[in-house]
Amino acid sequence: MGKKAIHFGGGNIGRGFVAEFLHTAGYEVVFIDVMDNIISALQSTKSYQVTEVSEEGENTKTITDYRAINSKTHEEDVVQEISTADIVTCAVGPNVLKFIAPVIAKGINIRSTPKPLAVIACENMIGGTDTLHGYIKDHTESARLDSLGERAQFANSAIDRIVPAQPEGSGLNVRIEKFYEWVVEKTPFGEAGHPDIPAIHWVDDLEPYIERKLFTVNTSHATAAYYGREAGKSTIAEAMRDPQIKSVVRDVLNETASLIVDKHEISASEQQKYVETIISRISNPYLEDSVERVGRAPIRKLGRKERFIGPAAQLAERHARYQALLGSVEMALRFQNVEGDEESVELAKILKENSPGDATVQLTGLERSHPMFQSVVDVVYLVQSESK
Ligand SMILES: NC(=O)c1ccc[n+]([C@@H]2O[C@H](COP(=O)([O-])OP(=O)(O)OC[C@H]3O[C@@H](n4cnc5c(N)ncnc54)[C@H](O)[C@@H]3O)[C@@H](O)[C@H]2O)c1
Ligand SMILES: O=P(O)(O)OC[C@@H](O)[C@@H](O)[C@H](O)[C@H](O)CO
Repeated sequence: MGKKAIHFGGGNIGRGFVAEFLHTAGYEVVFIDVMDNIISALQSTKSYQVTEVSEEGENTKTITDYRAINSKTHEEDVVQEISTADIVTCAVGPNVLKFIAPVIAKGINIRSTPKPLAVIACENMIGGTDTLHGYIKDHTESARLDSLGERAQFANSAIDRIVPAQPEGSGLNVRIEKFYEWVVEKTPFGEAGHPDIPAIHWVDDLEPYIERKLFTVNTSHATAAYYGREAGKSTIAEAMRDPQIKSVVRDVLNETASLIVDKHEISASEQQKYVETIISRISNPYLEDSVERVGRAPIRKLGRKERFIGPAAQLAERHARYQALLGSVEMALRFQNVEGDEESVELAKILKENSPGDATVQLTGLERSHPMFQSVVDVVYLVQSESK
């Protein structure tokens, strides 16, 4: 029997990245989603196209050998597929991990194949697979917890490829950037070895990779999105063409670079090279990436380990500069009541109903005793005062 991958989330990164590389590695991919239109499109087609767009032109790959199941209506089918799969991946968004965990736990529970299932969450977050693992444990009977590791192995990952929302009428086809990076921990797989997926860069310690990625790519991307939206820009490329916004993005990246270089075995020149690549990637005029997509879910993005507070808090603890990051926090706080973004509505409500200190705790999870707490409270207060 061939290799089988179950992938949760048939969205942009699911179709345009994870499935592409699983397909290239020889896996049959079974997409799991809850959106009827995605599922029926995947069920009624035999292929879709992933097109890389860059200044060198376009390169199209055809993805085949997939199936699709709606977990909302066919949960038992999903359980059965997981029980015989080689790997489970997901790209559903950090807030959705808790909803996919119960069905994964059920599938793992009835496995009888000798090789454990490999589980790799492909979300923009630190410890994404650990979080999913925690929820899966919550849905595993206590008597089966000790042996869970014999049935499934869990590895964290860092995933990088810009996949904008796709233009209307694209169907399943995805237009994406050429660059990609997929880094996964190899230690959880022990002596039996990790899955054979050539696109993955396997490492012993993921922390430098995920922090470098989140605190460079996503910090700069979100900064451009929030400043860009305030300045009336509609895409990230448009925001990055504004010299003032570009200069703010550089300031923010200087701060996060100082943390990355100080904390990890990454030299200043290597980080500088990485920064230049990222600036050029997010400025890519061939990608129509909206400020609303990149700014989506502002409460998640303001979280304690996330792209702004995460590096700023660590810089504050090292008595280093984090002023530019505070500016991004301020702009993120202004991402309120954006159409289609529930968190932006919730953000407005939290800011309206709470004192600056309470709102800071609720939004960022920062400890009141933290050295940067008061400076965030000041920014929260400033944004709250504007809406009064
Ligand atoms: N788009 C990018 O550039 C990019 C790059 C790297 C990482 N990521 C990360 O990948 C994840 C997904 O992002 P995206 O841009 O593909 O978003 P998306 O909205 O395009 O895709 C998410 C998919 O998950 C599905 N989904 C929601 N709830 C589900 C459930 N309970 N079960 C199964 N499927 C469910 C949605 O219907 C949707 O199809 C996020 O964590 C994001 O941060 C995105
Ligand atoms: O997916 P989010 O909401 O965490 O962040 C939005 C973008 O910054 C993100 O999707 C990037 O395009 C991606 O992380 C690039 O690898």
